[in-house]
Parts: sequence; C-alpha cells; structure tokens
Amino acid sequence: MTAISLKNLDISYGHTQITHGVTLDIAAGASFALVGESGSGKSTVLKAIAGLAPQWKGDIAVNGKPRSHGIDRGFSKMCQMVFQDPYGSLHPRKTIDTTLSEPLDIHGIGNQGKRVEETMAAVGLDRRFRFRFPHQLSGGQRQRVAIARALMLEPRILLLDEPTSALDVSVQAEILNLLKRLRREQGLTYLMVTHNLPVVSFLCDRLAVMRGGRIVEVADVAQLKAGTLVDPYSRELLAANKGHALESA
Ligand SMILES: Nc1ncnc2c1ncn2[C@@H]1O[C@H](COP(=O)(O)OP(=O)(O)OP(=O)(O)O)[C@@H](O)[C@H]1O
Repeated sequence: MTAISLKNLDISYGHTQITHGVTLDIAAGASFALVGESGSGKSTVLKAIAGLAPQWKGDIAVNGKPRSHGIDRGFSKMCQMVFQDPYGSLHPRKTIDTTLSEPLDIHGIGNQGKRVEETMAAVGLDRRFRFRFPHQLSGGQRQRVAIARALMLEPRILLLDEPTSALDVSVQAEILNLLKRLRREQGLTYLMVTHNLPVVSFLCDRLAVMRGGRIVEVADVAQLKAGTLVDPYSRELLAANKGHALESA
C-alpha cells in the first residue's frame, strides 16, 4: 500500500511558488528521505502534507485518502510531524504530562495517564520527567518528548523535519537509534528531511533529491551508498558530503 502519494504538487507562500510538480509515492513501512540544497522546498513539502502550508495545487493522499486543504482531525491520527528544534516546538509553560495529554484531550481519548507513561517508556524517557517543564530537560530529552507527542495518537506515519540537526553529535546518534527502533517496533512510515547523507544511509531506504522546488532524482539508499546517483546535482551533493560520517549510530 502507498502511505503518501504526491502528484504534481505546486506549493506557494503568497505569490511565490516554492515547489513545482512534486510527484512521489512512498510505500507503507518505508523510510524515505528528502535531501537537497537549502531553500529547495523540502520542509515545505512536509508542511503541505501536515496541513501547515495550505496553499497548494495538485494531489496529496495519505493512506489512500485525499487530503483536503487545512486542518483535518482524522488526518492527524494517521500522520504527525516532528520538528527540528525541540525547544521551540514545546510549550515552555506546559509540563511534559500536559503536552503529551493534549492530543488525547482533543480527540476525546481516555486512559490518559497510562498512555502517557507507556509512550514515555517507548521513547526512553524516565517517568520522573513527567511533571517537569521543557527547560528542565536536555536537548535530547526534549526531542524524545517531541517524538512521544507525535506518537500519542498512534499514527502510522511520521514526518520528520531534520529531527536531529539541532542536537549535539552524540545525542543525534541516540535519537537516530530511537527512531530506528520505533520504526521497527511500530511498523511506522517515515518521510524525513535532512542535510546529512550519513543519516539517510543509517535510517532510510529511499531518497529524493530536490533542487529549486523540483525533484531531480529518486533513488534507493543502496545507490547513495555505492555512490551511483545519476543526476549531476545529486553527484555534487554526494561529493560535498564525502568524509562526513555519522560518529556512532
Ligand atoms: N512561511 C513562509 N512564508 C514565506 N516563504 C517561506 C515560508 N517558509 C519557507 N519559505 C520559503 O520557501 C522556500 C523553501 O523553504 P523550505 O524551508 O521548504 O526549504 P528547505 O529545502 O527545507 O530548506 P532548508 O534545508 O534550509 O531547511 C525558501 O525560499 C523559504 O524562504
């Protein structure tokens, strides 16, 4: 089954068109990376899928269901987004418990305390953090909270916008290992934006290279590892990333 299907997606902010005819199919259970130059529209694609960039033309379907423009509650049960900056994405005056219970409140789901504790355990957060505030946690712990919040509604798909780039290198590896384990345990589908090709090799099985709002190449990660990407810009990106290995993952 196809988890995410994008057809001829043109996304705009005001009068500026950011993406041009983005077409992609991501299989259920896959881990798919969007890479490419800064400003090429990678995050914008995730935002359009999540309903945060509502000005688009073309087709977006998630688990076979066409996405409408704007907020869609049924949709947020299937698909959730994790942002780059775990500090900015968590409300500073809400405890971890409140942050994690909120999606359950909105969707009228009970048994909240048990679900909060179970999800905290799943992301490797000790229960003593439950009633703390974000500023009382480390960057890695905050990103674990952000991932836990995304998992509260038990979605099948996570949209990951550079989920480790704001973290120290040693913490990056911990979060990448966590994401790998969660995908295996919960059969999740990932669509991830990253600048880091070693992260793609570690966590993903396919990738699309974007430039200037367009997809220039879709490839298997095996091609990335073998250095056999075809498009000239993809090859430039490969050359620029040479020698930047993930320290431990
Ligand atoms: N809310 C917004 N309003 C107007 N323009 C925006 C908005 N968000 C992003 N843009 C513009 O859209 C273009 C694509 O941005 P986007 O964040 O999708 O790129 P990206 O490929 O993810 O870049 P990076 O790798 O640097 O994060 C950029 O030119 C950016 O300035």
